[in-house]
Amino acid sequence: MFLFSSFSMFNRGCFRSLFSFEKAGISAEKQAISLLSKLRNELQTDKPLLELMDGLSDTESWNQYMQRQQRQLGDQELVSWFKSPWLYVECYMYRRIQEAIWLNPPINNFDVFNEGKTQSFFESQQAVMALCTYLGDVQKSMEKLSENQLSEHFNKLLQVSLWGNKCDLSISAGQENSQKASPIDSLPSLQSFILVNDSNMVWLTLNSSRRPEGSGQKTADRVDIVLDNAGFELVTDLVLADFLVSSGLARHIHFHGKCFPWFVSDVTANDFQWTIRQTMAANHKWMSKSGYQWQSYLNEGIWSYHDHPFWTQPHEFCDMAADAPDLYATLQEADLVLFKGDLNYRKLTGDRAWGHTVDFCTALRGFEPAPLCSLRTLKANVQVGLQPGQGEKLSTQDPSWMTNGKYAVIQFHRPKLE
Ligand SMILES: O=P(O)(O)OC[C@H]1O[C@](O)(CO)[C@@H](O)[C@@H]1O
Ligand SMILES: [Mn+2]
Repeated sequence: MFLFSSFSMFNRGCFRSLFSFEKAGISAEKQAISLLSKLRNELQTDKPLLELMDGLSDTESWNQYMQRQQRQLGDQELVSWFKSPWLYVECYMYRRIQEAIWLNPPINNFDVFNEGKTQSFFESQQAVMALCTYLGDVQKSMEKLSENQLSEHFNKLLQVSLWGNKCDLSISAGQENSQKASPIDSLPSLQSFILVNDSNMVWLTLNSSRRPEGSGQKTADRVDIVLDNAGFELVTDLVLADFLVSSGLARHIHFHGKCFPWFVSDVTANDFQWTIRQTMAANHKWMSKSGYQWQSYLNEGIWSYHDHPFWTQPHEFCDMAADAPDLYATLQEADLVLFKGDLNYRKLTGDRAWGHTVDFCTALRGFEPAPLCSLRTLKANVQVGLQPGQGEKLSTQDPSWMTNGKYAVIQFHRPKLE
């Protein structure tokens, strides 16, 4: 169902935006649209998946992954839309959309989801202003804050970043999904919807990162944030990252985004830069101040943006060490890795039908490059690390608790060998 709604949303946005191109692009547009219609038909009629033909740097790896899926399925039937794991085919759909666009210059760099992402940012302006004002107030008094006050602000901004994940566009099939209320004021009423809250472990990790014995240094050298959605969620991540740096809890932040438009609203390099430019240009003192601060963090190398093709592949993260060892090694350098959002949670846990009381650590199946924390609102049928009876109780109270985006987790794991 999600595949269909995402796809028709995409088509609406795509038709509208593509036709604003110059005449030279018209045949490219028609060609891209015909590839997309073909894709939709393949999907709706459970056709076998096709190898990618676009010769991009990740094409071979996608085609190999399809063979891997085929080996798992056996010789009796072909890998197809309804017979293969949802995680795989859903990722494959976004890669095929990319292929349809990429094969058709001059529109080959067109972001078919751009309109929805920018709209979600603009519709959240009030909330963004409230959040930047809160950050400005905290920063004004930063020097005087006690340890407890600092940890309170940290918890609030971590939770704002958590709930920012409610605002993705794929769950709403691209319909309006922005943040209207003041994000800080909303937190108390959301508290009881956090099913697992390991934020104290995150706090302890930041305060006791791999600093040399006896150095007295209290700063994590590097926090990595594996981003999810553009729009309001990205702003909440930037605000959290700003707080980590300006409070001295972290020295460097590495942001990880996507190489091409992905799951409708995920952050690309273009979205990242655009969001900071828009924040700088805002006609609001605290918002624009934040934007300038973020740009200067980037200029000074305190913040950096990275995209690795692995993030736009279908692999579960337990495959990362073998299939993207360079990325795994990069994450190993971090003192803490924050994974934003639902899709990252599905990849962390392999999107399996785990029992709800299975340990988060078990579900990670050896993926432990560094202390890590998932900040995720629940939108898919996988949830581990709950208390005995907690899942059953939720199923009685709210049968769609795993997919309606009302619940969330802050789930932490520390590597055993640290
Ligand atoms: O942006 P997020 O939080 O990763 O959510 C994306 C989720 O949306 C869906 O596409 C639909 O709910 C899920 O398949 C996916 O996990
Ligand atoms: Mn997303």
